[in-house]
Amino acid sequence: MAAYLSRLHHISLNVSNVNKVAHELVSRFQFNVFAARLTDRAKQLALRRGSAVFVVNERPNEAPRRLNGHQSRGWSSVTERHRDSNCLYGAHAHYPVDTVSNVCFEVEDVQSAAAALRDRGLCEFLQPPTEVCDDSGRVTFSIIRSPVGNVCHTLIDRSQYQGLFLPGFHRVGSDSQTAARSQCPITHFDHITYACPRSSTAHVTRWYRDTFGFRRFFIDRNEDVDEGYVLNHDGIGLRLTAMEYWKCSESGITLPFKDEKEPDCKFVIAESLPEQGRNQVDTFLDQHRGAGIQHIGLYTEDIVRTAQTLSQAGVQFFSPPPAYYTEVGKQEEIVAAGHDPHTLSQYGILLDTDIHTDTDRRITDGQRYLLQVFTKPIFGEDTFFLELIERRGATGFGEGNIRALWRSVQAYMENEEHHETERVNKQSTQS
Ligand SMILES: O=C(O)C(=O)Cc1ccc(O)cc1
Ligand SMILES: [Fe+2]
Repeated sequence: MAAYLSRLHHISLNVSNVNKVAHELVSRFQFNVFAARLTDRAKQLALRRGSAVFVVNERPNEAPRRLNGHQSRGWSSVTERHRDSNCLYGAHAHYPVDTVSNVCFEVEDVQSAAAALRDRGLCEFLQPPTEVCDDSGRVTFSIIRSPVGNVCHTLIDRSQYQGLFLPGFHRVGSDSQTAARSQCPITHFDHITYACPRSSTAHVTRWYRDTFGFRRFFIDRNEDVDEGYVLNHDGIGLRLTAMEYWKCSESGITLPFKDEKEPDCKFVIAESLPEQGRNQVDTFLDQHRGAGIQHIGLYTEDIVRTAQTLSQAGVQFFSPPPAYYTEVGKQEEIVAAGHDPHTLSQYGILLDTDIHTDTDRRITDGQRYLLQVFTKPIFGEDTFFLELIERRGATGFGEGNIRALWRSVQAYMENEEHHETERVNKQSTQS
């Protein structure tokens, strides 16, 4: 049996400069640092906005060292190894660039989830079930490797924990979310998009189905079950395949029945198709040195206001060509949805009307739409970025938005690569 997930708990970033990345998330993206774990070997900061929680870890520049027996107060029944871990609740993996390394899920029972996965031989364990305690209670966690590049999943049971976040972390700051809430109503993680090498999608979807009971989410009603949603013309070479799962209740019911449970964060697999030339998925795979998390969609209840606030704080967004907002049809679509084309164009926000389908892919009722915008990359490389998404009834990803998002990123990447080639050429002529 698969290990069913209660909900997404946090997403970890492993970076070389924690303060820099945390500062960016606080000063620009309006996250609050609310908990920290600082020892002489570890720097881990937890930040949140709504229920979206990032843990930013200092990534090791070397393989894990032998431990030096450092003592922190308030710890009990935890082995020396974990007390001193430089990345508690995450894997110690050395990685050459800043990266999103772990998607941590809450489960009801780590021991039985791990036993089920081990019995089926489905996954590689980086950490067997392990208990960690402090004065506020205990948690059990285990870490498994995902089939996507360096991404791992920590499974955690914190039902016996009354503290603020996790054992080992202490409270930081006042964590007042209310002041900024109206200006930046980001509530949760909407989806996580993986960049994957060619022909790897089927393996990834199968793994998530067998491991966590994920189901396919059809992006398009004409989408082929095996092929996914393929865009392979006009310069776009992309295969998208989406999956979803349902939050399990805390009542002990472990089977996700779709109609009774709330869907949680979706997972999207982006695979590049070669026929249209090099593209943004290839750029990610090169610069990230392998498959991984390309972007995360942050759900907001008001994308215009959020984009305004973030833009004033210095966040840069990708924009589609200006003609996007004056196209016949698009303008009417924007106005009909109650938005102003000029305002959306200021921040590069895209609007798409979604044709809603049920599980049998029959069209159901009504005009539902979604609004999206991509930020420029967050780390030093052209790898990870964030997205803002506001859904008005639309649960999927609109074709028009995917095309426009793709083009807005593509123009930037090609420009960057052009500058890089020029720089290298100049260097080689000078030397
Ligand atoms: O539309 C979305 O938000 C997606 O997540 C789909 C997507 C995936 C990868 C890209 O490089 C561009 C768009
Ligand atoms: Fe996205």
